[in-house]
Amino acid sequence: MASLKPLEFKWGIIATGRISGDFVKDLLVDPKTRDVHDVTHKVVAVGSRSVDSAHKFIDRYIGGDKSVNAYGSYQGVYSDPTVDAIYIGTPHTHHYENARDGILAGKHVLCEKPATSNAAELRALLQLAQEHKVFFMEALWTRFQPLTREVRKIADSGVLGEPVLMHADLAFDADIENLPTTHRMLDPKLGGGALLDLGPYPMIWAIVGLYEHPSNSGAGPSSISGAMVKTPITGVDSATSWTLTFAKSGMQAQANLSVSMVIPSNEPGVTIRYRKGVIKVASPIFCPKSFTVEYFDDSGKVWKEEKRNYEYVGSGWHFQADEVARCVREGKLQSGLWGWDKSLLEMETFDEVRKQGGYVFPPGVEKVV
Ligand SMILES: NC(=O)C1=CN([C@@H]2O[C@H](COP(=O)(O)OP(=O)(O)OC[C@H]3O[C@@H](n4cnc5c(N)ncnc54)[C@H](OP(=O)(O)O)[C@@H]3O)[C@@H](O)[C@H]2O)C=CC1
Ligand SMILES: O=C1OC[C@@H](O)[C@H](O)[C@H]1O
Repeated sequence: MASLKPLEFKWGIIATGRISGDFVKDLLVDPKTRDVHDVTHKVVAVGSRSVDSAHKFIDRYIGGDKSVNAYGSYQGVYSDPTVDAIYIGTPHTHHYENARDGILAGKHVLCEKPATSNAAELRALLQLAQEHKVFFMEALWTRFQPLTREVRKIADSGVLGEPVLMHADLAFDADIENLPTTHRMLDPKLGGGALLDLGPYPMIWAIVGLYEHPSNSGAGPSSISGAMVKTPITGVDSATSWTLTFAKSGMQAQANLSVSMVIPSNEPGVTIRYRKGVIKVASPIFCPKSFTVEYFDDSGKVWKEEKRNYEYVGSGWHFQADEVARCVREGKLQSGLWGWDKSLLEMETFDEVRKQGGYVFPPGVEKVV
């Protein structure tokens, strides 16, 4: 079989904060170390609100490479003809405008989670991506990691039967008492709180465990119910729990999901209970390194247990970059693994949980309502 010439995919980075640095470090890991031979990645442009930050970022993460274009605005990256796709690493409430501007300039987009502040903003972006024929994906990196793909394969094989009940939790102590109230985790103007920041991860596991399960036939949840604990510091949610019930399409299952930014993570982070067994995924659920499968005998006792461990060079953000490059090469506008329907389900769920929890963004935060 003729092998494809590796595609050198060219990235423009929007913002020079923490996650942009993590993502770029992974982009620069040799793809062959993860057995990827059809794509390579190159950063060709970095945009920041300050050109000095763009230069410092290039020095720190890209070895001071003088061929990388440094811009003191994001617009510089959108307009740069050498850029194939932009990666957006700004706070949540900026994603809509950054992605919109990138799409309008004809760039493919990988946008950090959560995709937007609300579902209406996301719908507007998806419409725009469709019109401009560009690829758009929320950077739900966990979905592309080898561990997640394997969990899905085992569930699909049918060996565990139908899923019935699952739990997924992501918590970490963000030391909120000592953060400035302008920090993105606390500031409602930046979409602060546990739900928008950490909620995408329990959601990805609910989507893999229940929504994507063959017995569900692609139906959304029949009900969503949630509750929030608000911190007196700024009024954003310090902890949120919500339940998704899937009972529309033959499936009869529930996902109980929780996030907190004041305590450490639970173990296991994800438990998916099937009629004939259980899958337990280790914390942290955004990048787990192991999972176990317990198989039940006819009396419901565990007769076999298997543990799988995962290791690779890099931190796990590169798998989503490979997906973007491959989708763009194939002319796709969305990924088959983390398609638009899944980001929409996530944002619609967050809208509903915020509504039930009484979390209203300050005026002007939501650009589309
Ligand atoms: N996938 C993952 O594992 C992770 C994803 N994230 C997501 O990435 C996004 C950014 O998070 P993180 O990198 O931690 O945030 P940071 O605060 O570290 O960085 C955000 C960057 O956005 C730019 N920016 C633009 N407007 C603003 C503004 N009004 N206030 C602050 N910064 C602004 C700044 O870059 P500049 O000055 O260069 O313009 C800033 O450095 C969030 O949406 C978060 O959910 C975060 C952590 C992990
Ligand atoms: O995406 C994320 O994953 C890890 C957390 O530490 C971080 O706050 C969040 O944005």
